[in-house]
Amino acid sequence: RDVENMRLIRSLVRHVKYFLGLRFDVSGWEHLQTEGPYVIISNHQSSLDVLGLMEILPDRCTMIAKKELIYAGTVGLICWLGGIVFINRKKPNDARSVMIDASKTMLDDKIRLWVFPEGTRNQTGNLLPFKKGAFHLAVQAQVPIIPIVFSSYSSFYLRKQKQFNSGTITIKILPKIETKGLTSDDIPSLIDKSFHLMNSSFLSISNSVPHSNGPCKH
Ligand SMILES: CCCCCCCC/C=C\CCCCCCCC(=O)SCCNC(=O)CCNC(=O)[C@H](O)C(C)(C)COP(=O)(O)OP(=O)(O)OC[C@H]1O[C@@H](n2cnc3c(N)ncnc32)[C@H](O)[C@@H]1OP(=O)(O)O
Ligand SMILES: CCCCCCCCCCCCCC(=O)OC[C@@H](O)COP(=O)(O)O
Repeated sequence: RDVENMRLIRSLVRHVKYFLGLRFDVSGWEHLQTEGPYVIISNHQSSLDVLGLMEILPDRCTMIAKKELIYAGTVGLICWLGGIVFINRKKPNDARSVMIDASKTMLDDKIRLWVFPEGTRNQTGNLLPFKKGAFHLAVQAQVPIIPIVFSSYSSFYLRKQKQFNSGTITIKILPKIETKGLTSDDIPSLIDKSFHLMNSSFLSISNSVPHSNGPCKH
């Protein structure tokens, strides 16, 4: 169990896109060129997010995930080996204390953490209101937040209709938001700012891309 295992996991998962006929169009790489620990926040539409995540995952970065994933067979084992921090969403007090510990570990071990602040998968067409843990994490560790947005999958993937076509996913890495000097009092405004930045990026990249490249052959 070590965050360094994410290098191997990343290189393996990066091949999956070819089987699914998916392409990634990434902008803002320069914003990930930040030294030391930081918190990445991104929107969460489905398990497909793992592909986009692995496409751009920086070194020494692991994720916060719901603890149910440990029981998901091989995927659970891979998550465990990659040092994923598991939280129990049914016990918010426990989840909070795990995240408070994580704010120390990330500094001690120079680890970056990826959090899905919506807290659950969402395909409603707008982002869900953000949970607060990711922002407490960044403020407690006094590290920057890097917001990342994945464009809507709705043009090629309709879960209810069981439709899956090939397509292009736009990933936009936004400039980092500094938290140096902020305290817990600043968290509501930090959340507000992050939410509006990400939601407007989400809407703009989701409308502007012509997605479906035709039906997938598989
Ligand atoms: C061929 C195939 C190969 C396959 C290979 C596969 C490889 C796979 C590898 C890798 C895959 C990785 C995949 C990962 C994907 C995982 C995705 C998920 O699981 S998403 C679900 C879990 N994520 C979250 O839920 C977000 C984090 N959640 C939070 O941050 C929440 O805030 C949480 C749980 C900590 C608490 O949630 P609350 O429901 O209680 O709501 P709140 O409003 O946020 O907080 C309530 C009060 O607690 C305070 N609070 C929250 N966090 C705090 C903290 N850290 N310190 C102090 N106070 C805190 C807040 O300020 C608030 O208080 P006031 O209202 O302000 O008075
Ligand atoms: C359609 C083929 C997909 C191929 C993708 C291969 C990678 C699979 C890795 C699975 C990791 C799943 C992580 C995930 O997305 O968990 C769901 C929770 O976060 C949110 O849970 P919920 O919506 O609150 O139940």
